[in-house]
Amino acid sequence: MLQPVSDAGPGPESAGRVESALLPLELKGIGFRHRGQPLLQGVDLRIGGRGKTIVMGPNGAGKSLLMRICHGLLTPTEGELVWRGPRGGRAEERRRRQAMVFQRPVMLRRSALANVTFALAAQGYRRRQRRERAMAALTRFGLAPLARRPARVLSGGEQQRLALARAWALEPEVLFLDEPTAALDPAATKAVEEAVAGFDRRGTRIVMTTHDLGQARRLADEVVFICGGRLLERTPVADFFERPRSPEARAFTRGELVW
Ligand SMILES: Nc1ncnc2c1ncn2[C@@H]1O[C@H](COP(=O)(O)OP(=O)(O)OP(=O)(O)O)[C@@H](O)[C@H]1O
Repeated sequence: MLQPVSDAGPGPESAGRVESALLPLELKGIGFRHRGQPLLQGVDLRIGGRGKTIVMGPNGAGKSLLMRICHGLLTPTEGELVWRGPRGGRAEERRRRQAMVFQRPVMLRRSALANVTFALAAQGYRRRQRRERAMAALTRFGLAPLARRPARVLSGGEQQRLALARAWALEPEVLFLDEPTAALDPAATKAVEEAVAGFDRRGTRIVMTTHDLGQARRLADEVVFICGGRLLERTPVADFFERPRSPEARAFTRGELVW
């Protein structure tokens, strides 16, 4: 369970983010080809301000590709991706101020605590600060009793909470989550959803993929719908479910679109 503590985080930046350093993020004509095959094409998208964007679409639509391109893990083969905020031009700042949570958490062969302090060390935090910050984040996510346990022996749900705690400690301006609850049971899913809401309250911009329509309704402010490598619509969440514009999104929300 998440701890009923303030979402005001451990650091001075945390009482609601006032200024963006990186945002807005602008994608212009983004495409990704593999062996000549277009897997993403002509994606134009501007992500600014606050809120939670949920990226939806059928299997193989290109959602994960888009998330990895946004996070900087993959270089697009076409188009331009620009962080337009005042510090968005610096690679070091782009690396430091955004985080990503994957469907299967990526954990180092170290304790839960060391997984968080390692990430903080990589971002230049001093040893003393690291421990305090890491313990505060583990406590926030109900993981303090497991701090010394090897991260890789934690259950799937615990590892996902640890991935979120690690991101929480870093206080990212933007958090990308790629199907973070796909492998989790309902209780662990609820914990992740509460965590996402907590990040949002703290001012972190959320961009997340999910296949769970109920989860999208609960969490999204807006939906970006991708199908066949193209961005077909971007709609406030209520409109997406009540009045999807594209025939593909209509079929998808009815559970009829397989790919
Ligand atoms: N690095 C890569 N190189 C080449 N092809 C890739 C790469 N990553 C993904 N693909 C291919 O791109 C297509 C889109 O994959 P992606 O993982 O983005 O889909 P998705 O919308 O996230 O699907 P799912 O809902 O099934 O997770 C797939 O056909 C996949 O095989």
